[in-house]
Amino acid sequence: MSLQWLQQPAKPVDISSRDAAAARQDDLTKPRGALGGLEALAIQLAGLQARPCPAIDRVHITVFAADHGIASAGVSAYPQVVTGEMVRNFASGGAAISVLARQLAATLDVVNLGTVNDPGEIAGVRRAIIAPSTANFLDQAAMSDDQLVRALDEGAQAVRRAQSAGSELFIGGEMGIGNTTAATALACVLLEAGPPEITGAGTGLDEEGVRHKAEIIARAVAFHRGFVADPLEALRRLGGFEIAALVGSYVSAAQHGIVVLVDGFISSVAALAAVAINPGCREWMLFAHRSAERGHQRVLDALAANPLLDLGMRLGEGSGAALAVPIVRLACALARDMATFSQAGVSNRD
Ligand SMILES: O=C(O)c1ccc[n+]([C@@H]2O[C@H](COP(=O)([O-])O)[C@@H](O)[C@H]2O)c1
Ligand SMILES: Cc1cc2nc[nH]c2cc1C
Repeated sequence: MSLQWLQQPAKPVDISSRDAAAARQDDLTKPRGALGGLEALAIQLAGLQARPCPAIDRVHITVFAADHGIASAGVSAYPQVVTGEMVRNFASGGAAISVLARQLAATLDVVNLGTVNDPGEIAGVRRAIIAPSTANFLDQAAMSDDQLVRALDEGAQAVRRAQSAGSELFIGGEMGIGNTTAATALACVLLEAGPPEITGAGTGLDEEGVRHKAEIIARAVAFHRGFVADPLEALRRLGGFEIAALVGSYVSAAQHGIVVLVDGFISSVAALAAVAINPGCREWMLFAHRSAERGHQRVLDALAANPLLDLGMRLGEGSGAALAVPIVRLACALARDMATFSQAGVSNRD
């Protein structure tokens, strides 16, 4: 396995379908631009799907779960055993994303990349254990080269499963106690930002907890400084297995022409890394929501992303992205089914 595939270009956008969709928006029975972001969404999707009237019928969700060595630094409000316990909950249908996937009639795929509290073989969970957790990146790299390659490849494999299921939209979800610390450390080096600026409460730290977490991140960033100019190396040193799998899935989805709906803070940091590695994949990303996690806005700004929802969510699992699917579907229905001025006999402006 090598990493050369990451550099393959993203599928190009179909400009004529995009232009046709934009012209159609101006011909529909509404004041020009009155559907705001829904118009931009339908136009972007038309270019990506190479058809003037796009549609999102089938949605595939993959939740990548993994544990983090940095959790031993006391950076989460919850114990590490929760990651493995939640893997079981995803499969048995009781997690938020399980409920949302059922409501959307989406296919839900769960990948266990390595949990300290290993739930073992479970029906409906892909067992792809890389290690029980990443290493504690305070004084060593989170992953070896080989572990990074395998995690990225798991993301690409998830996209292949989405493609086999005939999906038009891919949602990557994540679960991993401690992963906001990894994502924040990675964001700090990708954005050249200071930890206090973007460190947030994660699962619910108090003010003192957030201060401690920012200090831990600052120590880790200082240790790895000088080795993180390359985004892949930054991902290897400071990321997590599930974050790397998300990166692999985003790059692969863009290469295979599958639209991605990016979830919250951790997923957006993975998107930032994916774009740093392969800039062409930015075009294939839609952004679902603004998370309550402190650093999310900064990451969204760096991606020039304007998310669809702002509900104060901070759950992860792909849940915010799942919530945005009906909006994406409705934007497509409006573009397809609204009457034009001439069809409806409504007077257009000059
Ligand atoms: O998606 C988000 O914006 C988000 C924000 C805060 C926390 N989370 C979830 O909470 C877990 C990480 O929180 P923590 O405090 O353990 O780093 C992980 O399982 C994430 O899915 C997710
Ligand atoms: C219970 C629980 C569920 C989660 N889902 C994603 N992150 C999570 C963190 C916790 C603690």
